[in-house]
Amino acid sequence: MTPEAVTPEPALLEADRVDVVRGGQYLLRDVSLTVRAGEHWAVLGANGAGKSTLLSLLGAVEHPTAGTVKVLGRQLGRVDVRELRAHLGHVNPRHPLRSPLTVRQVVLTGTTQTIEPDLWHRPTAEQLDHAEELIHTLGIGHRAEHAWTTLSQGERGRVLIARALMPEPRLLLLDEPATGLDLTAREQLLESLDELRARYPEVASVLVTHHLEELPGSTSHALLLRDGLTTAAGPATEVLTTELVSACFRHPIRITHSEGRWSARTRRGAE
Ligand SMILES: Nc1ncnc2c1ncn2[C@@H]1O[C@H](COP(=O)(O)OP(=O)(O)OP(=O)(O)O)[C@@H](O)[C@H]1O
Repeated sequence: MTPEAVTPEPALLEADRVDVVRGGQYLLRDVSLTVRAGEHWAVLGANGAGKSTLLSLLGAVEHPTAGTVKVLGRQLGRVDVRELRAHLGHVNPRHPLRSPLTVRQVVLTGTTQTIEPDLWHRPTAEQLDHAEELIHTLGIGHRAEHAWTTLSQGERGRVLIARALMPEPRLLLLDEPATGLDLTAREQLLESLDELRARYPEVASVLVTHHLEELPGSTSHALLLRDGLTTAAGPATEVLTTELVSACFRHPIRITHSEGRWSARTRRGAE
């Protein structure tokens, strides 16, 4: 080994030449993706491109029709997926909670991975401290005693990220976390994600979105999907380009990257 050789970070997710076929239709075809510790991937594509299908494989919710998926080193199909899911932070913006639990209580349900509090489980002092730390990191300390039912959508999004981080997952999966947020709420959410990534540098994440404006500045890599196929994948600055994003969305788009953030608009005269 040469002195300059650097050992790569361990792969937390490895999808290798994955197909997903449902109802005789390819939802994903020959998709490969490796996510290492500290990497923050964005998965982008138009409606129906297969983004949520890919995230459900990575979250051990669905199995591939062909190819292999290894999550935290364990291959789907050969492992108890419930046990595996306990080590993943999966943020579902459609969290089905209806009861007026407080923010703190909702965050603590992350330890048991239940929607309602598990009455048989008393949180330990460490878990209570960890919940406080996450609540503050996500900027919702002033809402800790407020009921879930009274929170805005943006506040709920941040509560769900704190909840997902309770079991100290090495991998955070985020499905369109900024959808439906107003400008301030979106910016606060993205800022929280940047802070979180700085605070827990060993955690990796995969974030699905349609919109480049919804990418945190800490996004390190991107994968572009079109009709279930990967059109580009790699470091964000190489993939989120005018040419590659236009090809992915089949639309002449101009991409700008300024102060660490991306934006997209139609290229005038090129339609
Ligand atoms: N169980 C299923 N059987 C057949 N087709 C399905 C099934 N689930 C999803 N699809 C189709 O697969 C395609 C990919 O769906 P998916 O939800 O992964 O796309 P997406 O990129 O997340 O879309 P969106 O941006 O609209 O959320 C869509 O055309 C969808 O209608």
